[in-house]
Amino acid sequence: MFMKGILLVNLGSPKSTAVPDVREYLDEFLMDEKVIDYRWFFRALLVQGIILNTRPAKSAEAYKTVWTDEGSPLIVITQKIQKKLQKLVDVPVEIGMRYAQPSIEAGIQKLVDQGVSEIVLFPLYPQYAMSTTETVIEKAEEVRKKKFPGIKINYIQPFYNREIYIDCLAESIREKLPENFDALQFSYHGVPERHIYKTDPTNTCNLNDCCSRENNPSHQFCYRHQCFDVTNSVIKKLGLPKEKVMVTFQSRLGKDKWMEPYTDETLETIGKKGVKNLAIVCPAFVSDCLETLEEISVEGKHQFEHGGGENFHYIPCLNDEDRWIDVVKILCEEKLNEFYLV
Ligand SMILES: C=CC1=C(C)c2cc3[nH]c(cc4nc(cc5[nH]c(cc1n2)c(C)c5CCC(=O)O)C(CCC(=O)O)=C4C)c(C)c3C=C
Ligand SMILES: [Fe+2]
Ligand SMILES: [Fe+2]
Repeated sequence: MFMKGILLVNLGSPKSTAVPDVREYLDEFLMDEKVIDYRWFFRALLVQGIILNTRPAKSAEAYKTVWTDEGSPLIVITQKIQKKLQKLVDVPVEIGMRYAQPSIEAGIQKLVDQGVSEIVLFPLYPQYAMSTTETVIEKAEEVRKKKFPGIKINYIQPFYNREIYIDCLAESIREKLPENFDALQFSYHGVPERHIYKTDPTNTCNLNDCCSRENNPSHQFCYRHQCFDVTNSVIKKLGLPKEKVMVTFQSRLGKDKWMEPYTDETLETIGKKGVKNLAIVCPAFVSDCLETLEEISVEGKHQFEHGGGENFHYIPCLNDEDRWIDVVKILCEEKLNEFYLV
């Protein structure tokens, strides 16, 4: 009898806000070829020769503003999701981070120690991207082949278009929307435009209106399409007019061209265009983290107010809301059941 288990995988955070720990984390993260996709020599030159000289101190300051007594919000929230899910399913649930600790390897080891040999691995990203879903699967496969050749892993695919997820997200937003708002901004983590072309096996995405078209062959691998799709499905459920909604992309790094429009530039200018009361939500993240709690809730608010905006309302991620845990459970159970079919 093969025993089954679940591994929830998120991005990961530094082990503390000390600059050397942040440097170590950024080194592992940014030296990932799926994140900074230059050849090793040029990646090392950029990351270790330039970025790691200044960014760790700056990022450490930012982490300090969101860190809690229990640790990094991203990890603490992922642990809360794990605990709640564990109460609902009868197989072991562990967590693993793509970067830093607890690693994917440590998570698999914990499952194996409990007798598990068939794992459902859930990358906690609604949309597919080379720098998220793809690198998680690549890493897990590397670890499996090297350290755990006897186990099977079944991967949960991006769930951006699953109705249960959209219903959950729409309901969560509906509850948190303020009574009066001039616009609802959907701010997604950005990626360099090059990543979209690179991961399109159909060569049919030109980063133009094809991303919003129905049934373009590239959609399965187009992060931009998947962000638009979530937005459109949610606003349909909420009954919001398109004119009241904006999609922007945040957190860019370096000099490459990233997907536009940029969140920070938009926040700086919309106040003058008449958006005085803004609600903003970040559906690329299932759990709040540095990029939502600091970059949006604090920096973004300043940018909006600096540009003439008045009321800024950040809508938190799904985090450990019960309705979201129910969705996680359903998605995991679907994949657990596939093991019986093989
Ligand atoms: C939600 C999906 C994410 C995508 C896509 C993504 C792409 C991506 N990110 C960077 C660079 C950085 N991201 C950083 C933090 C960070 N990124 C995500 C998610 C995605 N990244 C999360 C959840 C977090 C927060 C982690 C936490 O501990 O809370 C950082 C570190 C912080 C900083 O210094 O700003 C960097 C750097 C690139 C280059 C990229 C795509 C190519
Ligand atoms: Fe596209
Ligand atoms: Fe990121």
